[in-house]
Amino acid sequence: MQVGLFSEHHPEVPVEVVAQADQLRAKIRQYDHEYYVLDAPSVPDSEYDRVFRALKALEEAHPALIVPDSPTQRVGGAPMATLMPVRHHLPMLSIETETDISEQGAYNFDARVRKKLGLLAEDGDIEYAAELKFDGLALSLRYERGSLVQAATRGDGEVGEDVTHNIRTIRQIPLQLHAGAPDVLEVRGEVYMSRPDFERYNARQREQGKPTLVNPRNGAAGSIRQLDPRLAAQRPLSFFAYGLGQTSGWQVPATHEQVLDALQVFGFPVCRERTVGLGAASLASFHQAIAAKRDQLTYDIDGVVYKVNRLELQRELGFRSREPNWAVAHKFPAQEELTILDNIEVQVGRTGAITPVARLQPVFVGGVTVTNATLHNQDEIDRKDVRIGDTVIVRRAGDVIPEVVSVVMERRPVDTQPYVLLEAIRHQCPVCGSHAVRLPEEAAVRCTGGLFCAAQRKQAILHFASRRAMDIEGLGEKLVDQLVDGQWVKTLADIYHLDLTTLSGLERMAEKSAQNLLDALQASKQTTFNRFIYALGIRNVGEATAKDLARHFGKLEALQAADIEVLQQVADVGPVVARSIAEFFAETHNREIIARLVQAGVQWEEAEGRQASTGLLEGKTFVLTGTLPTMSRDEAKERIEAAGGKVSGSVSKKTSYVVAGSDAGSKLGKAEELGLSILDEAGLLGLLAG
Ligand SMILES: NC(=O)c1ccc[n+]([C@@H]2O[C@H](COP(=O)([O-])OP(=O)(O)OC[C@H]3O[C@@H](n4cnc5c(N)ncnc54)[C@H](O)[C@@H]3O)[C@@H](O)[C@H]2O)c1
Ligand SMILES: [Zn+2]
Repeated sequence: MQVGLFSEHHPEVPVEVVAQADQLRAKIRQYDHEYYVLDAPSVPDSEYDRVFRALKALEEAHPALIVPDSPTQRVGGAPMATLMPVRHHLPMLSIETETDISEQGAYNFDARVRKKLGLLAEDGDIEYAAELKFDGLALSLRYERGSLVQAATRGDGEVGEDVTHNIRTIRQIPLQLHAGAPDVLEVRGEVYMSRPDFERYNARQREQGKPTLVNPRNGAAGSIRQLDPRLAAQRPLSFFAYGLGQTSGWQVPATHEQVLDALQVFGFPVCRERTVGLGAASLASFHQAIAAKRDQLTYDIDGVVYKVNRLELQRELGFRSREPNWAVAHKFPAQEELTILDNIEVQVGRTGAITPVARLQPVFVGGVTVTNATLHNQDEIDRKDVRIGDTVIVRRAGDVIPEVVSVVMERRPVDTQPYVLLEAIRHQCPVCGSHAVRLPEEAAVRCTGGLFCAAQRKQAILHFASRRAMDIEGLGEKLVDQLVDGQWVKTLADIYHLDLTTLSGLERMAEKSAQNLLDALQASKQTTFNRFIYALGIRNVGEATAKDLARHFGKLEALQAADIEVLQQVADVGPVVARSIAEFFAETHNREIIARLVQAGVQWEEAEGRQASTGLLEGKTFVLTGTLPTMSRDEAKERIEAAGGKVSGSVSKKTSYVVAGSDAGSKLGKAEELGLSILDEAGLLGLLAG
C-alpha cells in the first residue's frame, strides 16, 4: 500500500479515499433530497444505485470510514416540513439489494440467511415467500377497531409524514375493514400508479399542453405528498399490501404467506404474483418467471423480493440499521437509464403528424438495447428543454415505445441550442416537401400534403376504401402496402387505373380475386356526395360533418370554393373544422387528385346529400350506448338521421335522448346524472313511427 498522507479523522484511511467518500456522500445527499423531499429526481435510479454501491464498496474496504449518518446507514429522507410528522410504532425499513441480477443472486441470499442461522446442509431447505418489488411509495396504514385512522409515508424510517387526507381518495384502500378486524392493525404496502393510468394521464396532460409526469413512481409519490387532497384525487392511484406493522388483539399467523392471505380477507388488495417455495432454486425460478412476464404487467416493478416465510425465523434473524436480515430485493435490468442524445430527427406518421425522434447512443434499458426514443412534440421538447448533445434519461417500460423523460442539466455541454422542430425541417414535410404547419390549438406539427404525402398515402387509401366511405371490398391493408411500396399507387386516384395484369402479378393475388377487386372498384365509382367528402379523409371531417357539408353545399365546386367564413355557416362547423377543410382544398395536390378521381369516373347525384328527411326528429340530438336487441348501431344511426335527427358521440346537456341497450356504459350513468330522457329500442322505434 502506498504510504502517503492520511486523514486526521481517519488515521488509517488515505486522504484521497476520504475525499472520494465525501464526494459520493454529497452526491447521494443531493439525489436523496431531490428524490425524497422534492419528488423530482435528476438522475435515474440506476445511476443513483451505482453511486450508492460505489460508496458501499469504499466503506467495506475501509470500515473506519463508516459514520452513523452515512447514507448507507440510514433509510430514505427527512419528512417534508409542511406535512405533520408521524412517529412509527415499528420502524419502516428498507430492503437490501442483491447486486447480482443473474440467478446467482437468489443463491447468495440463501447462503447469507443459512449462515446467519448457523444451518448445515443436512438441516434442509428454508421456506421462502417470493413476491414482486413494486416501484411506488411505501405506506403504513393504521386501523383501529376496523377503521382507517392514519396513513403515513416511510420518511426516514422512524418518522414519516401524515398523508391520511390523500390516502382517503384512493378507492382501493379500505376505509373500513371487513368483520373480524383486530383492535389495532398496521398494514404496510406500496401505493403506485398503474402504467395504463400513467399513460392516459400523460396523454391528457400533453393534449392540454400541461406538464407530464416523469414516471409512474414519481406520479404516485408526488400526489401522495400533496397538501391538497383534490390534487391527489385527480391522479389515479392503486395499492398493494405486503406486510404488517404494529398489531394488537390479533393472533398473528405463523407465516408471511398467511399474513398476506389474512390481509386479503380483511379487504386489502394483495398482488396475485406471489409464491412460497423451498430453497434458493425456487427463488431463482420465480425471478426468471417474473422477468419474462414483466412487460405484460400493468404496473412497474424493479425486481422481486424474497422473504423468509416463517415469522419466528424472521425474528431470529432480526435486522441491521436500515434493512431486515430476512429479506432481499433481487432486481431486474433498470427501466430508466442515462445516455447521450446525438441527434433529433423527425418521422411522418400516417395522419401527417411530424414527430421528433431522439437518436441516442445505444443504451441497455428495460432489457433491450435502445437507440431511438420518442420526444412526442414541440411542447414536450420545450418543457423538458431537450437539446442535441444532452445527457438524457430514457425510459422503456412495458411495450410502450421508449421515451426521453428528462435532461440531466448538470451534464449539459456548453454551446447547445434549443431545438425548434419547424425550423429544423425548414417548414417542409421531409417526406413529400409539402408545407408543414403547426396549428395554434395543436401540439403536433403536420404535413399539409394530405393525399399527396407518401407517409399518409396508405392510411388515406385505406380510409378511402373503407365501408362507410367508398366501400371498396378487398382493398385491405396487405394489398395497400404492396401497391404503395411497389409504386403502383402514387396518389389516391391511381387505384382507379389498376389493371388485371398488374393486380394478378401481386403476391397472393389470384386472377379471380384481382377481377373481384376491379369489379369492386368499378362499382364504387357510383357513390354519394357525402360519402365522397368523408372518403377524402380531411382532418376533423367525420361522417356527420361530411353529411352536413354535402347537404349545405350540394356541389363539389361550391364546397371547394368556400372560405373559412362561408364554411362556418354550416351547422356544427366551428373555426377549427373550417380551417382544416379550407387548408385541404387550398393544397394544389389535393385539388389535382380530386380532379383525377372525377376523371376516372367517380360520380354522385348532386341532390343526394339534400335528400328530404321526414323531419320527425329535426333538431333532436341522440346518443347511442350499449347493444340494442335488434338494430345495429349503424342502422339506428341511419334511421335517426333519415328522420332529420343527429347522432352524437358524447352526452351533454344538449342531448335530447340517450338510447340505451344492454351493457350500456358510462354514458348511461352520465345521462342519469343530467336527468336526460332515456329510451330503449322500442322507445326509439316509437319516436321514428311518429
Ligand atoms: N434517482 C434518485 O435520485 C434516487 C434518490 C434516492 C433513492 N432512489 C431510489 O430509491 C431506492 C432506494 O431507496 P429505498 O431504501 O426505499 O430502497 P428500495 O426502494 O430499493 O427498497 C425498499 C422499499 O421497497 C418497497 N417495496 C416494494 N415492494 C415490496 C415488497 N413486496 N415487500 C416489501 N417492500 C417492498 C417498499 O416501499 C420499501 O420501502 C432505490 O431504487 C434508489 O435507486 C433514487
Ligand atoms: Zn408530407
